[in-house]
Amino acid sequence: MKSYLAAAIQMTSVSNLQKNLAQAEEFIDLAVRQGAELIGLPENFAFMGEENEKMAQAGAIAQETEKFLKTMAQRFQVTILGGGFPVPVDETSTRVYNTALLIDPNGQELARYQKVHLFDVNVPDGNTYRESTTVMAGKELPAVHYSRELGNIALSVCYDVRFPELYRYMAHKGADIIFVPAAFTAFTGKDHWQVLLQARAIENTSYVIAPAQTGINYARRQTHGHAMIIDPWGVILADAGEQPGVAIAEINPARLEQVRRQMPSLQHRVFV
Ligand SMILES: O=C(O)CNC(=O)[C@H](CS)NC(=O)CCC(=O)C(=O)O
Repeated sequence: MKSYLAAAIQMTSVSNLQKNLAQAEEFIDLAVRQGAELIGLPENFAFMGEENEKMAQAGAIAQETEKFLKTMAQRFQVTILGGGFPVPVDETSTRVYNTALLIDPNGQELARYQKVHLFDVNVPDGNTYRESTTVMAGKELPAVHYSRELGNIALSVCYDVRFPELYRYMAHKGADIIFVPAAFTAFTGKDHWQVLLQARAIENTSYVIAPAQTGINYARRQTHGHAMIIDPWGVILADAGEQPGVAIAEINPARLEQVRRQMPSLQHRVFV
């Protein structure tokens, strides 16, 4: 594994696929110009809007988004994580998988993950979320992609971050870098987002890369922002704040090794 720069992109995606992909392209370009080789896009980067609008376009969103990720990875010669976009379960189904896709610089698919934990929550700010009305829950544990160059990369999406057993599994499988692309609500995010991400980094002595949605996306939906990259000690290396932009930081195998030597908690596990 080498030292390199990673980027967590922060966007305000809206209910317009072309507009979102254009914004994503701008930020990928910006991240590449700053030297990033591994780049993550947030959950719902391709489309964020009313569920019925999303479902009406799901087939097109899935197709164009996958093509977009492959084109970007090849054009810029980087590895890209597309952090959660709708992919129809099958041709006849009325539901989608909330899918995260990792693409290499040749445009090849390295890993695919279907969000397991769906956000069916009445948030105390008055917003009601029922992700399961349109999304089919994935049934597989998260994918870990083994890379000698970039380190072992594991995928998760948003609400998953509240389920530590998922991340323990990734650690058990040898993960070095954990992606948590998200569209966290502003209300839960202000108290939980950073704490949960730091906990996942610290307890698994792994890097956490968390691309995020920010601002007002549509109607009353406001997202928290603070896309960030956290090191295996839990130190926040970069935080995108509240405006759309890019958080960039170094992924360093020597740091990973050092932290795992200083805090060998993964070796002291008793139950999992
Ligand atoms: O509904 C939208 O338009 C955007 N949100 C999403 O797509 C997803 C599923 S509803 N959001 C989350 O998982 C938020 C989790 C979260 O905020 C928490 O765990 O606190």
